[in-house]
Amino acid sequence: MTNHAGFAAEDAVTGAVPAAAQAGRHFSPFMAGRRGTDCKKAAAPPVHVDLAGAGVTIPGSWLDSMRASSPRHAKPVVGAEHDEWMEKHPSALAMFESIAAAAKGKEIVVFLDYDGTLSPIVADPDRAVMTHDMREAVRAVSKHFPTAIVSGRCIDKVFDFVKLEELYYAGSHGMDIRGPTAAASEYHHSMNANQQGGGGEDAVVTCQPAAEFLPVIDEVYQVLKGRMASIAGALVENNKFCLSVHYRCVDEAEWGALDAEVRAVMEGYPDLRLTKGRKVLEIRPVIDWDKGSALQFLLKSLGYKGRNDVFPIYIGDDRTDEDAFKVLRNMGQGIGILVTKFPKETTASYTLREPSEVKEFLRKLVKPTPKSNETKG
Ligand SMILES: O=P(O)(O)OC[C@H]1O[C@H](O[C@H]2O[C@H](CO)[C@@H](O)[C@H](O)[C@H]2O)[C@H](O)[C@@H](O)[C@@H]1O
Repeated sequence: MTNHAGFAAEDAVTGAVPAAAQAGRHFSPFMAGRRGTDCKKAAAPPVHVDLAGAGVTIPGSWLDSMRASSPRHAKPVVGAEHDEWMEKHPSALAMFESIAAAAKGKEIVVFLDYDGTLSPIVADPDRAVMTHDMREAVRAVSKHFPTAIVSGRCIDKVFDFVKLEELYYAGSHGMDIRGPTAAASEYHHSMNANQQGGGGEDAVVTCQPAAEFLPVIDEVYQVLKGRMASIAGALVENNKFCLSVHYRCVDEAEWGALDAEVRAVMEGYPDLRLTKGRKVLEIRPVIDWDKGSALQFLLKSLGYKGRNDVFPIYIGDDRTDEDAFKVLRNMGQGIGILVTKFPKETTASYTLREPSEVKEFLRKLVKPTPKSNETKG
């Protein structure tokens, strides 16, 4: 079995060196020409947050969790512990034949997270492009199976990256669902459109369970942009029904201040909650809806509710994807695949190490399997 490295490099950025080691470029949403790919400690005045005055307490677990993915603090999982984890969550490539056997006679539905799954993690969220080959692999899969992108990003942004009209998109962590705008497969016609909210003219299915939160999300976006202006490297991303506060490019010494600022703002908005992704704090409405709900909604919309001949495959790399893995685990149908190079707590059954392995897995899904009993004549 491959001997992977430990947690230490979990959030290492593809093609970028660690922030502290870089020079020459700045990463700040408030500087003209921000579009650099790499992070750098920008020379900004230190942020002083009067925690007592703001009435904010930072639960140790939050800051600890922010630090947990930092190379400086992470504890590598190696040796027997690592091997044990890999036995519980084997490679989906190595186990492909048994996955194919489990899916035999069932209708596969594919759910794909975007960042860290179809595109490598990079310092600048606006540059998280997917490769042409990956796009072609996803396109090929969507020709055979209903395929959905399930992302924390807003739909428009993730569509700009993926550029495939034939897919379903669940943006804003599943709070904005849209069916394909092109009738690319026979499946699209069999949809039992369970419609909520609005949608594009050609959209088959739409769902926006957090529509009423749009004004408050916009308001908090403006407030947070202002608050983050003094924290070098911080970036607030508007994902329509949720917000992301990125700290990948913030000096670790400032993480506590950033966390406190975000929490101070949140205190005024009890209808919003905070979750954590990969070097990002995510703000979203307090509604009972997540990527797992989106997966259930799409399965139902596709007419698979209550059927046992469906085999959903969900591939994702982030904590928010765990909600979908849990749904599959509870359904006892299909599989969750976590994209990770390192052992992590997960409900997923299988793993893939990185987007290039995701691509390989997707290609295998549509490749005709050679007949195992065939003898050479
Ligand atoms: O559900 P996802 O599609 O995985 O979206 C989750 C977040 O992904 C993006 O942030 C992450 O990727 C960035 C680009 O590689 C990286 O710079 C950042 O540190 C990661 O957290 C996206 O920008 C967020 O808005 C999403 O919430």
